[in-house]
Amino acid sequence: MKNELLQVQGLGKAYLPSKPVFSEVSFTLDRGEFVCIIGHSGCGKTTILNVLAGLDQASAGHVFMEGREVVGPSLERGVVFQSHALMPWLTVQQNIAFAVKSRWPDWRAAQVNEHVEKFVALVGLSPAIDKKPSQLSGGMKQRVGIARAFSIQPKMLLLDEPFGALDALTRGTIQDELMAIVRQTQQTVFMITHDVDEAILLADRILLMSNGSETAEGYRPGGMAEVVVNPLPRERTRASLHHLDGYYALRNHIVDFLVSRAKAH
Ligand SMILES: Nc1ncnc2c1ncn2[C@@H]1O[C@H](COP(=O)(O)OP(=O)(O)OP(=O)(O)O)[C@@H](O)[C@H]1O
Repeated sequence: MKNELLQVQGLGKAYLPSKPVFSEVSFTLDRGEFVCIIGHSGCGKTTILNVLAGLDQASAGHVFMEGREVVGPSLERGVVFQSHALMPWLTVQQNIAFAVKSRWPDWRAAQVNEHVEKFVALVGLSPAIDKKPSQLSGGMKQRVGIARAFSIQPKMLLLDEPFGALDALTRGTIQDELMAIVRQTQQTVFMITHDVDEAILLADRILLMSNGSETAEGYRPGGMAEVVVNPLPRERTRASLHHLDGYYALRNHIVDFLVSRAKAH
């Protein structure tokens, strides 16, 4: 109980009052935990992440972080979107320094620089520190977004399909990097992904969401169908994943959910 960072209670969102996208979504996040959420397009994953970030309001329910209700955005929660959202006129250094100065307005320039350099090095981008986003590849831009989010040392990191636009090779490398940084910093992470293997590699728990659907009894909102605890050893790597006992059972369980249960017609 004392290790809980975030509590989500009875969350619901309705754009049309008669057809809530989802309802009664409840879960908790422990400090240092990595949780992935999986579900088909439109079930409401991004909406939930935006509510956790304080960027959107739920129609029902509450989110508490350390016992205080989330009512707006905060530097305690870092967000990384699929479209890295860097400021194009600023260099890598300046993009990250901007966030660091917002977080610690009293820091002197040398302190800001040192901090920025540390996080740029963490994602392997030191040689590109003075480049602008237009001079970087998609993978590099996404690394800058990740470095920026980590640099403000938020209590929680919210990632919305951060690798969705990347090719498989780059994606794999950055997954490994992200996992190493998360283990090193003991960061709490909530991440949306469509990739079952990505969830199995990264997450301690995987939240499975179902879509809203029309049934014989009428419309049924989507919601949290199941919470799957990842039984694989935490020190896993991409290369070893499919050799681990329990990997195929876990993978099949999630894929079966997505194929036959997530979108009940
Ligand atoms: N501003 C809005 N007005 C009306 N409907 C909206 C609005 N924003 C989202 N929706 C609807 O709410 C549902 C959930 O959207 P959301 O983006 O949260 O889903 P998602 O699970 O993240 O989907 P994806 O995996 O495609 O990103 C979708 O059906 C979407 O069309």
